[in-house]
Amino acid sequence: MSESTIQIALVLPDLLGTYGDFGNAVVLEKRMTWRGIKAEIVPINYGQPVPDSCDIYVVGGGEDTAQTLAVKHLREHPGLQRAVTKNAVVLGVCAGIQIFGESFTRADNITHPGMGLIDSTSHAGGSRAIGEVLAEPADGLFEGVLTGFENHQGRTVLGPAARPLAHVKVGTGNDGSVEGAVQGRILCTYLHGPVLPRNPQLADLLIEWATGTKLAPLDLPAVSAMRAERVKAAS
Ligand SMILES: NC(=O)CC[C@H](N)C(=O)O
Repeated sequence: MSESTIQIALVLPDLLGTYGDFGNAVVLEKRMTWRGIKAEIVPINYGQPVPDSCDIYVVGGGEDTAQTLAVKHLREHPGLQRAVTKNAVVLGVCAGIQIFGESFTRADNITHPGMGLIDSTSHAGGSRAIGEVLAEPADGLFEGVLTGFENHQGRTVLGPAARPLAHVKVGTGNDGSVEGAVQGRILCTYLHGPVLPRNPQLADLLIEWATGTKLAPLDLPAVSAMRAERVKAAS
């Protein structure tokens, strides 16, 4: 591959891939390829070093034990943290938002250090948040309602350096009020589905950050129909 190929690191899919979140990497790769932008997915499995040279890093959801193993590995091999200092684009989903923060306290009441990438802490809520979510974009960050599926016990509190991705209309998100986080070029959400097939506007935002290019819209009727169906199901 040439140097101009956008590399999408699929981070620990063997630990953080329970909910099909690898689909986020596939969507990024496809939406770039369809527009003539060269892109490739670089899977990084548990036990492998984490490169700091990729353009986009995609981290998915997982159970408490898996995410604890994952954060230990990512702290021992801090390639993603180095990449952030070089302006890499990062998507973190569910366990992702929790391990990117300063710390997370699991349902067993044990607190683990996070990666310190975003100004947040997470703790276990009294109940699991499960179901469809609808949220309105915060600060006009992207177009169109955010749709997805959540399944998590953790709740996340943002500090002043992180801002919400969206405002919850249906479901729980971080805390029943706001959903996700944005800090620099790190974008986090609690939403599966996976989130990028459901929300192509979010995929294009990440691609625009990574390429520095304003993208022309891609009209995919099957995606619009799926979004409409999911939004209706949640309403
Ligand atoms: N879906 C997930 O990634 C779950 C994250 C975390 N283990 C929780 O339950 O809160």
